[in-house]
Amino acid sequence: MAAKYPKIGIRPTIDGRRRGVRESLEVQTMGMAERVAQFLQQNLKYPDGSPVECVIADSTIGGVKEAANARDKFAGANVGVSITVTPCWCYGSETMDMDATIPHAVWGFNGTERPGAVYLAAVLSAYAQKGIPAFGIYGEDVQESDSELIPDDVQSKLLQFARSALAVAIMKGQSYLSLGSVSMGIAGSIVNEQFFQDYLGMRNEYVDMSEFVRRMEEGIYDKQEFERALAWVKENCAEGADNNPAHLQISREQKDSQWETVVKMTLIARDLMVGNPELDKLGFAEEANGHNAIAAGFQGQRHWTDHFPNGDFMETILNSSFDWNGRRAPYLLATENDSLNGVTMLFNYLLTNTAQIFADVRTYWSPSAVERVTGHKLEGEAAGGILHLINSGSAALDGTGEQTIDGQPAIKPFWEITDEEAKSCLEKTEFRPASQEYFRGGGFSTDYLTKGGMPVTMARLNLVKGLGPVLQLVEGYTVDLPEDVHHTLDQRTDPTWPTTWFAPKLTDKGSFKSVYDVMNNWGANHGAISYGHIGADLLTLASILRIPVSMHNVEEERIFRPRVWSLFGTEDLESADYRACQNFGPLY
Ligand SMILES: C[C@H](O)[C@@H](O)[C@@H](O)C(=O)CO
Ligand SMILES: [Mn+2]
Repeated sequence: MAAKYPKIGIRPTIDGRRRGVRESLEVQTMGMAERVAQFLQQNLKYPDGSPVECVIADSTIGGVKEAANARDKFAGANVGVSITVTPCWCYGSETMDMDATIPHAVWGFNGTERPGAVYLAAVLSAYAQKGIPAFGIYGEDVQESDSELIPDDVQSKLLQFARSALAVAIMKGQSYLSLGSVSMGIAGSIVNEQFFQDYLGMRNEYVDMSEFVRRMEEGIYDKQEFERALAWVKENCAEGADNNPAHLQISREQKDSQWETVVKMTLIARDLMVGNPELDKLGFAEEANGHNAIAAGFQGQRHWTDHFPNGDFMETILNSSFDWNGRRAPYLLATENDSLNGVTMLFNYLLTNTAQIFADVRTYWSPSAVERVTGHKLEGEAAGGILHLINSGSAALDGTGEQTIDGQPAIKPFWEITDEEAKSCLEKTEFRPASQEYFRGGGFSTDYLTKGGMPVTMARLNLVKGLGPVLQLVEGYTVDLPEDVHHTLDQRTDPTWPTTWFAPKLTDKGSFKSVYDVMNNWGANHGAISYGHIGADLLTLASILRIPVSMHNVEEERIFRPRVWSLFGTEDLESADYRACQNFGPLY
């Protein structure tokens, strides 16, 4: 399977002088390349769970001919990321990888018998001068010249770069599929093709929502899978209480028929995204291909939901790490076709291989407002106030927090989730008849409460006319509230929707002086929430894509950007990031 994913190309560069120097360095230099390849293959996985693959140049690279040989080898091997390693002085612009469309890093061994760091500085200056930003990796402590260790600080930089660079390489050439168009005037669903093309190397595909009707009425889905899926849903997806006023409640027969519709919608949306060979057997070869979509969005409101069951069940199941087919990679599907939140989910997902929570950033609850309304004094992580993250009906089931790592609530890649954990996510979820006032066509909204105590990161991509894309991110924790307090706050909004209580990590700077400041500076109505404190990786990823970051609460020592960023200033990193991104412009 891994054949479809881009590989990491490793380039051992060397001092080209024969009759002594080069010969003395061959083993050490190639050894560095082999050890880096092995390290990355052991520590990184593709979205399907298979180990990341590396390709090493056939020989060390002492000059331009050998650089060209490596380029040719990489070109035939689907290499999308380049890492150069060396223990010694080499000739900067003669040995560098000049492909401006892929991410680059250079590890210069910190030794002094031979000056790897001098090459590192020299080649990074060549990258700067030629306008190809590259990451510099320089271990803090001098190593012995025969050391085969990759020091901890070098390891963590290699991983941070490689995770982000692979994310960039994996999304390139894929599509974002809009199912429908603009939802209720939400700007994120006004898809901006230039952004996708220039910044992500992606294309945009569009399908009208009437395609769901055609496929349902003409039977363009796998009927056997549908029967299996429906039986699984009846067994595993509990229908929760109907919260509609009596005069708006629909009949049992209508609900049963809506269950069939929402299951069919789920199959159809997935087939539209990635295709399905079964459709070919039914005589629908064109439909069997799908749209090569690595992410999609469903407009839903209102042209669909005013008449048909809403997309909540479909969005929840596709975004989750399991369904009637067992555990599998999530299919990223943004609510309200908010393509910018969909892209943020894609960033988070490719960095972690975990399911994402899509949510409205609905309410800032100050400590005093919570106390006034419930009598409860917020404490612990929540002492400074909380944000109510709640989607209008859907979120990945993994967002319940029912999986664990070392006994703590977590969201894991699908291959690490146990059957019991998947079951537990389902047991903690109810699918409640949709609020008819909002959703005239009915459907079922996913209702759960996220467990507290999970480190999470919420991010959001915004578009600004004249400036382009800007990323925002905030690391924090999910929090538990006493049951009655949650209930009182939840009842003030729509209690049939999934809730995550979120407490940002506060600092004494900028947008992180208070929880209110976080809410007040957020760029749009949605956020994409990932398990883990992944802010540093997001900063690295954004810098590769030349997307500036306007607010983040990542500690300075975790920030890793291309070396040339420091030439735009080292005092105020936020402004320097804007200048660097603007200077280099979009990657494609
Ligand atoms: C039901 C409402 O229309 C919601 O969908 C609305 O609050 C949103 O989610 C806006 O993003
Ligand atoms: Mn919304």
